[in-house]
Amino acid sequence: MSSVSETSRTLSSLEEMLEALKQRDESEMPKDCPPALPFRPKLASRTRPPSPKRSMPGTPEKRDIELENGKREEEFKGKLGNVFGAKMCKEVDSSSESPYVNSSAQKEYRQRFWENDGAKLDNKLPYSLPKFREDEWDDNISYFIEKKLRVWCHLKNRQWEPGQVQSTSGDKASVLLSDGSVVAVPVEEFLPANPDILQGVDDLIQLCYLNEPSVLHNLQYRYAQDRIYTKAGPVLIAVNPFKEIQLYGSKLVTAYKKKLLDSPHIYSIAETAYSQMMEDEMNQSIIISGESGSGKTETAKSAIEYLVMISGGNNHVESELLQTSCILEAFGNAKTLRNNNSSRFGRLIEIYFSAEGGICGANVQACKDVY
Ligand SMILES: Nc1ncnc2c1ncn2[C@@H]1O[C@H](COP(=O)(O)OP(=O)(O)OP(=O)(O)O)[C@@H](O)[C@H]1O
Repeated sequence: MSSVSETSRTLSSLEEMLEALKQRDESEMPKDCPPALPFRPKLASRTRPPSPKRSMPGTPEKRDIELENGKREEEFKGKLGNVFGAKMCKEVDSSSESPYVNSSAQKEYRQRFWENDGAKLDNKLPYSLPKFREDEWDDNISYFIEKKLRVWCHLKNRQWEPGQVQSTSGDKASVLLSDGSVVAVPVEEFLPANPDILQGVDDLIQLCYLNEPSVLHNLQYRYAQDRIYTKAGPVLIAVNPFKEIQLYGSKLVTAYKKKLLDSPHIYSIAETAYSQMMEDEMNQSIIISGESGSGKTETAKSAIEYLVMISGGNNHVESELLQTSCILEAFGNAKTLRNNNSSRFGRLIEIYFSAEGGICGANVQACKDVY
């Protein structure tokens, strides 16, 4: 009996303690709450379906936006310097810091910009106006000429070809095509081709939403054919070409090593990792992810190939490292619906470098079963 009463006394004191703790927590809760986050205007995601106002060049749809003085934007077209793909944003309070929104002051400035010669006004951009980042500018032909940017132009044969705008006259522009010929193309039949402006895959996604099959097919074809790599910030995005492409080899390794090329490529990622490792003497990691069959294994092989080539020497470790792949694949790969040569395990590949930058060892670990 005594033990029971002792237990119940212990329990009740425990309960009291818990109750006291609970009350203290409740009373202290508001103090511990993190301060409310400052309000940030909601930015439109880059992968959003494009607003119906953003029309493709060449589509009959015209923008129908009233300017402050009642004139339609269309009327400004001649002075606009042949605008295409202009990004129209929501008007908000000018106190907003978002570069994606237009204050009424900005709108007024841009209207003056159009009415006058844009170049003259640009230097006098009022301090209070947030300056557009270059990729946020209205896509203006004169800007393209000045910066020598490439464009896709819709030719008479309904094919899209990359070219460079040389000059404009009226509604036409002379465009230097990649084969060296110069053609006159209506300025509405352009699409910015500079990858920094196209934002690579994101704009392809937007084109998907625009449902322009001919443009989309053509661009996808070119991306798949010529450039399987693009970048989203520091992240490299690779599209599996499902065929041999001329994007690898010792010449390209040398070009990336000597920084003659800076277009997105797995070699450029490997180069950055290698040079930062040598500079900072810190370990570097390259994480390759994607769905089954997306090309992770091939990409990893290319990265290793690059590291082996630039680290120099004919060290046997380097050739062994390259040869491990086929042995591991013989044991660990299988044919699946998505991939004829699907790795059935994840891999952690560690490569050790000497202080001089040569490969001196490697370790491959199978991480986890994949399904
Ligand atoms: N860069 C490339 N160039 C040419 N072909 C490629 C490339 N990347 C992938 N492929 C092709 O796609 C196939 C699948 O690629 P890979 O095995 O690398 O995919 P994965 O993402 O590793 O798939 P899993 O997760 O199933 O192992 C390859 O066997 C190859 O035929």
